[in-house]
Amino acid sequence: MSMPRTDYAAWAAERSAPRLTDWLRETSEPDWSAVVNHPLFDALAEGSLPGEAFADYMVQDYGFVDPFTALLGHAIGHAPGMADRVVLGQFVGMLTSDENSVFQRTFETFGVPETDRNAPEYLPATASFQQLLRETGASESYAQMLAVLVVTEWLYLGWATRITRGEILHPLYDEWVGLHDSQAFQTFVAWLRRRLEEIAETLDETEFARMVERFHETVARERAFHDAVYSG
Ligand SMILES: Cc1ncc(C[n+]2csc(CCO)c2C)c(N)n1
Repeated sequence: MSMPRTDYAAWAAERSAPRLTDWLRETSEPDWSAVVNHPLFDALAEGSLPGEAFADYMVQDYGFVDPFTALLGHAIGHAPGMADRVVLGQFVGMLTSDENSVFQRTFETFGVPETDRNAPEYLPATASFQQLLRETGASESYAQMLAVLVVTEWLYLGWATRITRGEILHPLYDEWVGLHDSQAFQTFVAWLRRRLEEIAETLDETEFARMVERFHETVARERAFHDAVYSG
């Protein structure tokens, strides 16, 4: 049986500045790049994505954001101290203000019916992602929570810094991209990666293996989610 920590050590030994999160990302291929290069984000950035398709994506994504916000609450509670709680707490503040507002204005602008705003039919891919987020919150493992956060946030930074925004983009599309390529967001992702790497050093073999599994599982769920919400 392969031991993830030994596998990582072997990988690290061949590199001059090895980082655990780089190894986690590399070992998530091809799923990682499939999300970063997803056609949904090209259509969004070019402005060729119909409003209805954007609204459908945002309805499903709001179903992700709800248990995701709850997961952040678990992370704040299970963090080792105030320094982490401050960073995560500020992130929750942004998520429940600026980001929540983009969802609400998208629902208004594209005439999403009331039931679809709060109790839509979730696609199976959304439902299984929700389950993963709830399971991770219930795990009480800060390392697993960080693994999920690194994936969900770093992937979004990945596509948002890859694409080039069209010149005349719908203001809501522009705002959505802007949330994910900002300097503040880059700083947050850098912090998450560093904290996961630091916490990982304190884990025993079993906990380390679970964290790695959680990371890979989250990348697979991200790919399934984006394939389900947009087929091109
Ligand atoms: C399926 C899915 N995965 C990741 C994100 C990214 N994300 C979730 S909350 C948040 C806060 C800052 O914008 C970010 C970046 C998403 N929206 N949907």
